[in-house]
Amino acid sequence: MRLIAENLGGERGGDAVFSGIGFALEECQALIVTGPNGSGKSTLLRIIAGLLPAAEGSVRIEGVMKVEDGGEAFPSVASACHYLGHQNAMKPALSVAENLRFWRDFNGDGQLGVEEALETVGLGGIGHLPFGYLSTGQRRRAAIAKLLVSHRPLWLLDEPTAGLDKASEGRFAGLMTRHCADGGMIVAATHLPLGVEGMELRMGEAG
Ligand SMILES: Nc1ncnc2c1ncn2[C@@H]1O[C@H](COP(=O)(O)OP(=O)(O)OP(=O)(O)O)[C@@H](O)[C@H]1O
Repeated sequence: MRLIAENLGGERGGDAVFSGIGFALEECQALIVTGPNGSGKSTLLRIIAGLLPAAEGSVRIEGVMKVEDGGEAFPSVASACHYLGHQNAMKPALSVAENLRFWRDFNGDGQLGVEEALETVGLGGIGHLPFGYLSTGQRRRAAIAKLLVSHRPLWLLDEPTAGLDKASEGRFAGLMTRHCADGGMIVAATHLPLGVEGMELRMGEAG
């Protein structure tokens, strides 16, 4: 399976933000998107996720994902991806575990169960708390647990380590590396080193 972007252009509020972006990402690969504030990193991720239309060009999935007994098809980028944006996309009044169960059901069962995923991000034992009670870093860690309970090979990550402490950053680097080793793909926008190997896409200066 490959993620192919050809001649992608993005605009916001009618103004062009970038143009001519192209890449091909294979299974097991990561693409690290860097660039100054306003250069269009979030816009690019949102276009890939299908949350914004491309102003020009296209992005698509080709082929099937290799699995032990053959191949698994993901008919669209939207069906293959899990988008982790600046917002964590969790309901504050629901418990952490309820939020994760929602995403697990929505995205298809991932490799880990809810409790196991919470243990993995260092939040074991707090699944019963309302998400709204968590600290900023704990919220981000719970959002990362969302990736682990979901069956989505393409992780689209916008500043994924914002708010994380050093130990959590290191733990997340290991999770990203393992996801790629298992055949997954990652497109991550960041200002900080993520501790995962990948190709770099540098977006230009804004405006
Ligand atoms: N809804 C919107 N309407 C109009 N312009 C917008 C909108 N959202 C973003 N923009 C503009 O689009 C440009 C690209 O924004 P984007 O968030 O993609 O940049 P970024 O590279 O992710 O920035 P940062 O590093 O600050 O997160 C910016 O100039 C921003 O002001």
